[in-house]
Formats: sequence, C-alpha cells, structure tokens
Amino acid sequence: MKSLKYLNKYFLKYKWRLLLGLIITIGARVFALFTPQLIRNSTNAIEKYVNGEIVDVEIVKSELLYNIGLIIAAVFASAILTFLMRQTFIVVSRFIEYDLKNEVFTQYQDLSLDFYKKNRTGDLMNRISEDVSKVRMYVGPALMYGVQTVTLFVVVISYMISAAPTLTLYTLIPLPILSIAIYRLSVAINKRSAVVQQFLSELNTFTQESFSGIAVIKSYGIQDKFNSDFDHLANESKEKNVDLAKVQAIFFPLMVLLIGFSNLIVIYIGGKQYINGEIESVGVIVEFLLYVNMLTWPVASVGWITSMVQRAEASQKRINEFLEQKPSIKNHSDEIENIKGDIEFKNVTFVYDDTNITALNKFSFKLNKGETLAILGNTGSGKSTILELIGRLYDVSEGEILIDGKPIESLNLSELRQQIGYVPQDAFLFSQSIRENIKFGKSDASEEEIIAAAKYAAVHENIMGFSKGYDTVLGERGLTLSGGQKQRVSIARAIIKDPNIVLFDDCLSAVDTETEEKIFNNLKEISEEKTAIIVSHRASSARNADKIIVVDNGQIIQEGNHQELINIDGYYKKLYEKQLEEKDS
Ligand SMILES: Nc1ncnc2c1ncn2[C@@H]1O[C@H](COP(=O)(O)OP(=O)(O)OP(=O)(O)O)[C@@H](O)[C@H]1O
Repeated sequence: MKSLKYLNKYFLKYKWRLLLGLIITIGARVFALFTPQLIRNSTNAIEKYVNGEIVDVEIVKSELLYNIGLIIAAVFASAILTFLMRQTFIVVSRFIEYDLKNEVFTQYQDLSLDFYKKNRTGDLMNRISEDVSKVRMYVGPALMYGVQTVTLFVVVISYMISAAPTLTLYTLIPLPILSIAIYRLSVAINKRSAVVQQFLSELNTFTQESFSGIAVIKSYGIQDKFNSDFDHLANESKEKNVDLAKVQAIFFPLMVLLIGFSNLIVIYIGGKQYINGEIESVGVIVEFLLYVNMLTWPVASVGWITSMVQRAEASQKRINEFLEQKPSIKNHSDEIENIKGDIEFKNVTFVYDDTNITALNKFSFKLNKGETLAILGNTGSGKSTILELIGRLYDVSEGEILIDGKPIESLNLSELRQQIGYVPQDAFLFSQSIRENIKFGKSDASEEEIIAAAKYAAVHENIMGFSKGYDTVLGERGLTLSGGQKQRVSIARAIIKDPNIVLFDDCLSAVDTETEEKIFNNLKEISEEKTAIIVSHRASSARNADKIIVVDNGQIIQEGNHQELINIDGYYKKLYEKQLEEKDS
C-alpha cells in the first residue's frame, strides 16, 4: 500500500464527491435491506393465515399488497441510489485517471533526452495507459465495492444477529472460506494476467515495429518471416490466455457451490430451530435465505477487491518510478535575459552515459553574434553532439560552454531554447497540416509569417503545388513529403521563431546544391544578426561561412575560413575538390 499513498492527494482533491458517494452507498444498501424484511412479514402473514391466527383472507391480501408496494418503492430507491453511487465513485475515478495521465505525461515532457534513451517507448506508453487504468480500478471500483461491502456487512449482520443469533453464526461459517478461496483464485488469476499482459506488450511492440518498418520488410521480401514470427508470438499469447481462462472458469462455480452450502445450512439449522421453537417464524428462514444471497457478491468481492488493490499497487509503483525521476537537465535561473548569441566552447569534453563514447574531447571554439560557423567531418565525429550541447539537451562532462560570456547552465533554460532555432538531422514532422507543423515554431504566427518562413526555406512553391496547399495533412493518414521537402518544412519551422541562434544539423542533405545555395542566401538575408552553426557533409554549405571547423573523433583537426582551408592540404581541400569534380562530371 506504500506506493498507493501517492494517490491520497487526489482523494483529498475530490473529498466532497467521495463523501457524497459514501452517504449514497449507505443509503442504497439500507433501502436494499428492506426487501428481506418485507418478504419475512409477508411470509409471516401467510403463515398466520395457514395457522388460523388470521381468519379473514382480505387482511392477508391487503398485508401482501402493502408489502409488495413497499418492496417496489425500496427497490426503486435502492436502484436510483446505486446509480448515483456509480456516478460519484466511478466519475471520481475517471477524474483521477485523467489527472494522473496528465501528471505522467507532463513528467515525461520534463525529463531529459537521456531518459528516453534508457527507456523503451512501449514501456513509457504502457505506464501511461495500462498502469494508469489499473490504478483507476483501485480509485474507482475497488473503493466503491469496498465501501459497499463494509456497509452491507455491518447492516446485514446486525439485522441477522437481532433476528436469530445462533442461526447467524451457522450461516456465516462458509463465507470466510468463500472469501479466502476467491482471494487465492484472484492471486492465481493475477499472475496469469500479468503473463498475458506481458505477451500482449510484446505483440504490440512487434506489430508497431512491423508497421513502422513496412517499407524495409517489403523491399527485403521478408513478409513470410515476419508472418511466422507474428504467428509464433500470437500463438504463445493465445496459450497464456487459455491458461488464464481455465482459472477464471472456476470463479463462479466455486461461488455458487459455497453459497448453495450456506443456503442448505439456513434451511437445515433454521428448520430445526423453528421446529424446536427457537425462532419465531418461517419468515425468518426466508429472510435469512435472502440475506445469504445478498452477501454472496460482497464476500466474493473481498477477494476480488484485494487483488485489484494489489495490481494497482504494482502499477502505481511502476508509475512512481518515473514520477520520482528528476530531469537531469535542470533550470537554474528564473531570470529571463535576452540571449544575444555569442557562443564559446572551452575545453569541452562530452561522454554519452549509456555508451561511454567520448563524443567530444577538449573541444574549443568561439563564435561571435552574427557569425556563421560550418562544421564538417566524417560520420560519428561528434558534430551533432556540439549542437545538442548548445541546446542543453545534455550537459557537458568537462569544460564549459559560454553563451554571451555566461556559463550555459546559468541561463534560463526555456529562454535559451526559445532563442535557438534547431533543425535536427532527421526532420520529424507531426501528423498534422503543413501550416500547423510550421506554426510549432511560433504558435501565434500569422498566415503571412508562415508563407514568408516557407519562402525562406524554399518550400513555398512545393507546398502550393499540393491541392490543399498549407492545409495538406502529413503523416500516416496524409501525404508523405520527400526527404528534401521535409527538411525544408522543418527549416521553415525553425526560421519562423526568429531566433538569435540558428543550428542546422545536416538538414540540407536531401536538397540539391542549387536549392541549398538559395536557402543559404535567404538565411544570410534574415540572419545578419543571428549566430548560425551549420553541420554538413558538403563543402558547398561551408563556402560562405565566416569560420569552418573540421572535426574528427571529437577533436578539431582543421580550422579557418574557405580561402584559408583550400590552400592547405587536408580534409577540407580534399572534400572541396572531390565535390567540385563530382559537380563537373
Ligand atoms: N544518444 C547517444 N547515446 C550514445 N552515444 C551516442 C549518442 N549519440 C551519438 N552517440 C555517439 O557519439 C559519437 C558522436 O556522434 P554524433 O552524432 O555527434 O556524430 P556526427 O558527427 O553528428 O555524426 P553524423 O555525421 O553521422 O550525424 C558517435 O560515436 C555516436 O555513436
């Protein structure tokens, strides 16, 4: 129950609704309990008529009609209150589910990139959906049936004791056995459900990956392998489901058996006591039979509730694991200062935690506001890492990064990111319209601003070529853009922010050199005052930059401008000449 304590704040938040639910539940049970008593009264009236204590049949008839009327009224009242009980408890559980989902999602958003590297997407999704639903069962049905069971027990058993104490004792004997049996069964059901759940998770991950990688699967012609792998997984999943169904099948027969046994005891002991004159009338036996049946569900639900609480506890523990994590990148300043855009790396070393790869090793450079730096180098040399460190997606392992002369950690994190227009290597676009995708950079952007940004990114004409223009929906249910178009939409998204620092991570690789040139010219026009870092594999992207750095293995191997570097034998000159030759041929 330790983990579930976390939810107390939500119970507190909805305390009035819950209190109302409690009162309604008690009311519903009290009304439900009128029925056995009224039936006892009716049976007694008939018994008295049979015994000759009442001679006028009309009196019996009117007594019966009176009781039937009251039973109908009580049942109605109980039904309405039961409806309201669900409306309060279950509605509160939905509210709490909503709050918790939001809390988990916000926490996911706050956590740093390394968190996503360490945890699988499937697991993240499971905790926000499956685990939260299991927790809802605790705050909803478990709480509701718990309150209902306790109320019913207290009221029914006190009624039973006042009517016939010894008979009560005999009648209740099988009920704890029933409760224990159902609890054990629930534990077995839980264990098997967990296995079923795990297989379902695997099946989901497999299916999701198969759909995402459908192009690879088809082009490699490996559908058969995937079909048979799926078949294998689905078959195992089916077998685990069958195992589960077998234990579940015992549930109701067991309940019926033990209740039947209680009924027999009532009839046998009750009958004997009636004959011996220990109980006043047959009506009491009838009343007890009804009580026993009324107690069936609550007794069974004790086991069920226990297992629901256990499952919720396990799920909340998993949720808490994530909720308790602190983002590794923390904001240390609430002061919003305008970031101008001077960038300096001083002996920066960066090691990726998960792989222990030293991506940058004692790396230093300085870039003034308004300057453009081009970074070239082989794959895996550390180029993207430089940009990620400027956006504080990670913090440096050693050395320091200064922005406007101040340590990057001392700046307000959201202001820093606000002032950066970052275009990552794999342009990710959301399954929304092109307009919405561009507007991610500036939520209140006007139509003119959107078009201007698209023009700067040299993608406006492409967009106008689509029948729905800027309203064209992208992604799974929409249009698929070409690699180059995607890159340019994502550039437009960065430009529209009008940031002081622009970071382009090899984001023109799928664009021809002429369009690239055009974009750079546009960029120059709007970025007089902006600091720009352009990571590329092409010398053409670097030609007009104020500074060029060539990186290898996390270190700078060449530094200078285009003119300087083409006069020195080395990586840049080779790359430039090679690309010149390719262009000519
Ligand atoms: N998230 C990560 N976790 C662990 N190691 C990483 C991560 N990202 C990059 N690396 C490693 O750090 C090194 C530098 O990677 P980086 O992405 O900065 O290179 P790059 O020069 O941008 O490469 P490319 O030109 O292929 O994009 C590589 O060895 C890479 O395997």
